Amino acid sequence: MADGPGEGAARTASMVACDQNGSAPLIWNPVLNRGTRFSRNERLVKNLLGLIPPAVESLELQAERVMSQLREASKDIDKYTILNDLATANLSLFYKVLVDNLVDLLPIVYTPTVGQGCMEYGRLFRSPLGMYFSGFDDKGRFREMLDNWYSDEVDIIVVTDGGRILGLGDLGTNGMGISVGKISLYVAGAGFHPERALPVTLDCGTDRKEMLEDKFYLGKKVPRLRGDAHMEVVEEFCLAVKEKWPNCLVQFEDFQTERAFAILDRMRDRMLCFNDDIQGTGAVVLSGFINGMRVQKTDLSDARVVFYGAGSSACGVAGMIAKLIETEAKVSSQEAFKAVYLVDSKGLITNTRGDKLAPHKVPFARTDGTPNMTSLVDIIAHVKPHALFGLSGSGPSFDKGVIEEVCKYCARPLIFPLSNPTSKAEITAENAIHWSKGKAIFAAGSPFPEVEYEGKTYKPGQANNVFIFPGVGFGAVNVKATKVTDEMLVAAAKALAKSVFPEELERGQIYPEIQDLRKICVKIAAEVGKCAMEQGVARLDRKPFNMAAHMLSRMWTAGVDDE
Ligand SMILES: NC(=O)C1=CN([C@@H]2O[C@H](COP(=O)(O)OP(=O)(O)OC[C@H]3O[C@@H](n4cnc5c(N)ncnc54)[C@H](O)[C@@H]3O)[C@@H](O)[C@H]2O)C=CC1
Ligand SMILES: CC(=O)C(=O)O
Ligand SMILES: [Mg+2]
Repeated sequence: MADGPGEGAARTASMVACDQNGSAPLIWNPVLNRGTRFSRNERLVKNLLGLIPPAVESLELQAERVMSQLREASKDIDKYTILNDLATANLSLFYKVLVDNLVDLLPIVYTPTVGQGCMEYGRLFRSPLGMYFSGFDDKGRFREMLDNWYSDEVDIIVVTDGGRILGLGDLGTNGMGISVGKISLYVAGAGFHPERALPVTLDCGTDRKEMLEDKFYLGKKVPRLRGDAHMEVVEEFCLAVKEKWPNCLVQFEDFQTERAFAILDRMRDRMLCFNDDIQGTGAVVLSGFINGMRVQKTDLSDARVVFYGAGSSACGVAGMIAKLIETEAKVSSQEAFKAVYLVDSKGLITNTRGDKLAPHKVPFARTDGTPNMTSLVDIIAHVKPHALFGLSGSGPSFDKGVIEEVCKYCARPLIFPLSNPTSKAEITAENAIHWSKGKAIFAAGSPFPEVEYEGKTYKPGQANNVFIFPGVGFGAVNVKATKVTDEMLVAAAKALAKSVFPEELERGQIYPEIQDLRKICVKIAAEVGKCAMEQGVARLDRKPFNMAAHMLSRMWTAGVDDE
């Protein structure tokens, strides 16, 4: 591939450096700025003398300073602001700090703090970190607007319209915080070049009263676009990207469920794209399910799962689990779908409930005479599930009665409160472990601290699509895939499942450690790349001899690839 992320980025960066004012742009360009890391010689050659304090520092020392500033900040939201400021000034340093301290900083740049960052986006705003497209004022101009972005090439875009940010609802343009957070994990996790990674918000209005009344709100204060009017905006954006950057992958993020399915249906065969909430979450939970069933020694043909919540994420996961059961337990699709029970705000979803079901729920409606039930305890008593997944965004809702009921029928049930941020999780790790008397295999969307129970320490897993999207994106882009297929997502889920060691599984740990994200991304990207090649959706001339080495060699690392 002649024009891979690494080579292109270096070329583009040097073009950005050649600004009309000679030396000054270098320290104002976050991709090229190295601050006190510029050597004396570089300062001379690049006309930077006097623009930087005299000391010449290593990247490590610069990072140590940032970490000391972060330690002194008492609130997480202040740390979030410090990191965002750093990202607008010096991306190498930002990523050095983030990658080396991922366990401590993931909860800041991502869930839960990014949730607060989005809620308060207008108040906290200092400088933009991505692109904004107004579905009202900019229509018809999206393609030319992409030319305003400072780099020539872009490999990865995360786009939201802020319709449903985490479990926090419609946040309108404030949703930019989530695009920025996910992009930073594409770079930190998979090694996309930061200059070729673009966070985007489509301003499609908001129905949230708080935003409409907030003087600092940064979007247009009008009601949200719906139906065709909304689709036109998304489609114009997607086609503009495809025209300007044909190899770029677009990740759809946190659209409202009905829009999320409609957009994916419309775009998935026309460009390289996927929906993170439907497919990324599907893959990450599928991986935990595969490992969880192994730990339980449950045969896939016997497995039963209850989903609390039936939106984009729950239906995405349920569909992938049903497909796995169909293919691996060799049962009919109809039988496989019977293994998943979905509960929404009106109770268990059946075809006799008497309401008109949204299209995404229809395949999951019970058609086997299962009684209509609204109490979660009753549903669990009826289903006797091996796994209980929360994707309701409703906050604490798995009480002691629920957990005790699950434990009556399963020796090691999977209890996954997957809703984000932490305040929206269906149960805490502490309650899940205590109420299940240590039996629960626990993983959550947001990080939870370790739990002590009867002299034993339990380490909560993180079942978050962050384990999936960076590797899927990197794998797809680096074999020049034309689309993201279901099979590529299953390959990603299996690679993630395999990355957990047998002794960890033995301890009930079914997800890997977040500090291993880069290594995991290499494995996922390799499997996704191989799958794309096998399916004939990759445009590489030749299959790399060693796909993992191919991926690894293209990953950007701060302090290494910017020397
Ligand atoms: N862990 C992860 O990686 C991911 C987590 N999520 C989380 O999943 C949650 C839901 O996202 P979507 O599916 O897109 O949202 P959604 O709003 O479309 O779906 C929520 C579903 O929960 C149901 N629900 C709400 N309150 C309920 C209650 N009290 N009892 C029973 N059902 C109830 C609704 O009827 C709806 O079916 C969010 O909190 C989001 O943060 C989403 C994607 C990835
Ligand atoms: C993690 C994620 O994508 C969500 O909570 O929406
Ligand atoms: Mg999301």
